[in-house]
Amino acid sequence: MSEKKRLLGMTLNELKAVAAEAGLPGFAAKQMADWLYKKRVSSIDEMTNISLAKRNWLSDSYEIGKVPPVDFQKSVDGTIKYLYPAGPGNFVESVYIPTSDRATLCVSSQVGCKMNCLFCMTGKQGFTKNLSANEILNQIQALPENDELTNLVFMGMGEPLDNTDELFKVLEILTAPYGYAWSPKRITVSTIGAKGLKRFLDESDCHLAVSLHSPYPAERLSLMSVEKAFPMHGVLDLIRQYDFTHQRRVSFEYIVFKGLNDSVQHAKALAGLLKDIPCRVNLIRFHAIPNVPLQTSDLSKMEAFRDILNDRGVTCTIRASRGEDIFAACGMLSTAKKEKENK
Ligand SMILES: C[S@@+](CC[C@H](N)C(=O)[O-])C[C@H]1O[C@@H](n2cnc3c(N)ncnc32)[C@H](O)[C@@H]1O
Ligand code: SF4
Repeated sequence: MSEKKRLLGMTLNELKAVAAEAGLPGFAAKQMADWLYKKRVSSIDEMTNISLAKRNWLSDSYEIGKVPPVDFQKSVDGTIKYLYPAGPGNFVESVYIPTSDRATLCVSSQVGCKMNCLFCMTGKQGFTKNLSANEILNQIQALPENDELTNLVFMGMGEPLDNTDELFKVLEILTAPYGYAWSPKRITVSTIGAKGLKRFLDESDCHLAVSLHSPYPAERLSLMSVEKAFPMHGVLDLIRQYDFTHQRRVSFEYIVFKGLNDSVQHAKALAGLLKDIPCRVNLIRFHAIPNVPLQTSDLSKMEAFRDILNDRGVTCTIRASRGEDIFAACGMLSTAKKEKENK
């Protein structure tokens, strides 16, 4: 394992510090950012507008830090799940989802997760570590389909707003003119409502998705222990303080569990809860995980649930399931890989 520091994932300010350390003029930081984020080079040698002597100096202590995926699974529908290394013995998953009009990457933010939601395979892994900005951005930059990407969702492994410092560096690099220069409208951060939510609402223009899964606090608590520390009513009150009537959007994720949260009463309560927030609700099929006795709801129940919300003025859609044959649940591939490595 290399001890060198990684340039990929550094913000312009961090690159300025590297340039100063190397005795390079300030504008060299911008040149490095160009090589990293526009030309997306794989080695410092390719940064040809930096002198050979300085490139050699840089190469002694730094590397680009672009690491290809170590494994992948391809679905019959074109969805590809990639497995990336994330430090010794650790792996994270990214899912590439091409459709007719866009190509979305679902990105991980942590190895494991502290939140331990009952239904989530990543939660079952426990928490190992926050991904660095390098390890988050690497999933995007080392993606074989990097050139095709139109959208990003932080809906892979981990809770992004429990890793806000590294997340924010990545969001800056993706949206800043010196970086990918993407519109924040192409990026959605999904959260269960962790401590970084206020900072995200204040400092970012990216879209927000909130994993709700029940309109009732006690029931939500039985699925998601975060309800204790960050109750959903507090999360919704915070969201109501921000403007989602223009470019920025908020959506709510709702996994529909058979016989648990799929009743008419639940649909009406959810519509009541969200009626004053301009939002969309995405109904998600549950992907079964080992040793959890929950089941996904029937399609007819989900359609009835959706119609109740739409009739009450809350836009609701059933999320198209992609990569069903390989998806199982996010966290499965990395868990299997980790178990294999440990043997
Ligand atoms: C893996 S989480 C990552 C982002 C963030 N931690 C969150 O929970 O919103 C992304 C989405 O996947 C959902 N999810 C987790 N386990 C699932 C499963 N087994 N089946 C379907 N969706 C699942 C979560 O509820 C969440 O809406
Ligand atoms: S659903 Fe999200 S917050 Fe909950 S355990 Fe999984 S990754 Fe963590």
